[in-house]
Amino acid sequence: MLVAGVDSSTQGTKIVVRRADTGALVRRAQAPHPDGTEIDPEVWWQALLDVCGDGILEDVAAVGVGAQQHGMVALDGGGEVVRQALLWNDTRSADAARDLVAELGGPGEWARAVGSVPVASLTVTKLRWLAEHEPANAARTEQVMLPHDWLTWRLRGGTDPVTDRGDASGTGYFDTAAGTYRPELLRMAFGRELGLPRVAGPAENAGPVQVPGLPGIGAVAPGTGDNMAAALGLEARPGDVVVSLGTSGTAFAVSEKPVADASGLVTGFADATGRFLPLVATLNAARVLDAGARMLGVDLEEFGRLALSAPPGAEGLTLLPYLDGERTPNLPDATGRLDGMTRSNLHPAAIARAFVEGMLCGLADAVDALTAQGVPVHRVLLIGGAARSAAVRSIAPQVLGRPVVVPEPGEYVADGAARQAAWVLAGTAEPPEWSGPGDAEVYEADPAPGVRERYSRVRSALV
Ligand SMILES: Nc1ncnc2c1ncn2[C@@H]1O[C@H](COP(=O)(O)OP(=O)(O)O)[C@@H](O)[C@H]1O
Ligand SMILES: O=C(CO)[C@@H](O)[C@H](O)COP(=O)(O)O
Repeated sequence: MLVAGVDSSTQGTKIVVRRADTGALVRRAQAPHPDGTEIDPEVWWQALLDVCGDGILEDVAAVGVGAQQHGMVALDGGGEVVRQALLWNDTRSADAARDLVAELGGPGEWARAVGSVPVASLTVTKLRWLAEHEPANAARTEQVMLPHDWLTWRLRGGTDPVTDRGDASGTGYFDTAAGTYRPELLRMAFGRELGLPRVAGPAENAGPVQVPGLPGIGAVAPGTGDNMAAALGLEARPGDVVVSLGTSGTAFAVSEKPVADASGLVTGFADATGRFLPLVATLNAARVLDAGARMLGVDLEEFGRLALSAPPGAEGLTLLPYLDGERTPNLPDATGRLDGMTRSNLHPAAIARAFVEGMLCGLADAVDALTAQGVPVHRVLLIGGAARSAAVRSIAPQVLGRPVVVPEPGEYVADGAARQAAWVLAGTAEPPEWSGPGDAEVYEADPAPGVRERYSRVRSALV
């Protein structure tokens, strides 16, 4: 029996088809998404239909969707999309976040109420922005969904929307510890209540696929957010800290207990199995390297070679990588800066090294924020598009100050969604045991002296 898992992430849609019993890979495909921080959800749907072409779903018995978290898909009473979805990396709702934090009585009240302190990424702030800035669109809005909710709903023919507690925990109107919506917080943000998807159980069959042209697959899994799906795909266990270098940089861990960090650095998410997923997210990861390579006029491979040809510490250059603003630390209007320039270090190799080190410093701070909340770190796993870079893999242990385990490059979000689909078919208490991620390589290195200290000094000028 076969299962399919979809990852509808910021930069693209990927699908894997795997055997339900062993998890062996059978087929895969992908399609790109356009750049931007708002997008017509129809673009995701067309990308999903694209990757489902060429008979990829043949003999598939269940499908699950993992997708980028937090995006606001506003729908009218007839289920039509009201405006482009505002994505997790759209910072226009930063003022709304500040207002909402104050209105509830400060960050501690939010951490107690839902497990997270709102920043511009969280859906609740986007709803406030909509109410304040687009009253006509707000007036038309009758229900709100997350990207994975909407795609799952479309796959099921547009009936009875469902979500899961993992993705719901990133909205800002869902109490992670209790596992229930807080509709009064949504009302506080938007001015009135909205229809929300029902929170399905972690291995519930949400119903069959009902899309003309696609096979009538009997089971659609509840789906989840992309980070929760990655945890499921990696078969992460307490003690594993996953550092994902995709469009976002994230550091997260499966935890038996919820985390409620009033400093706002750690967002207290739920996972896709009934446990918790404390997570720190940055807005600047793989695309910092894309931008650096573009600036130097080289491809990513050459960029990595350049970075490795410079010594640790980049000859004194320090990059603050806030090219898209920043979420952690909460500096939505920040821009990047390159500090420590001299006539001798302004050359491509040192610049490339500073870009890699600067990006990784943001993630090293993220791991520290998790440990400050009592999250144990027995090993660090490195995944996401930028983990394909040899330079990133070798420099990561120098900046993180720990050995780094790099599983075989793969689509772990799509894998997690496929494993959730297999769980629906199995009907067991825990997800099926698969053979796990492919061969992992361990990278070890001495910490690069002074790199994080310089980064923190340069950053303190902004915070
Ligand atoms: N070999 C590589 N070296 C550095 N970056 C890479 C490499 N391969 C892919 N990437 C980067 O990974 C990013 C996409 O990662 P991915 O995890 O798929 O993102 P997302 O899930 O956010 O859509 C792109 O910015 C791409 O440039
Ligand atoms: O906002 C977060 C997590 O809170 C992001 O991690 C998004 O879920 C987008 O993920 P990628 O497209 O970078 O995988």
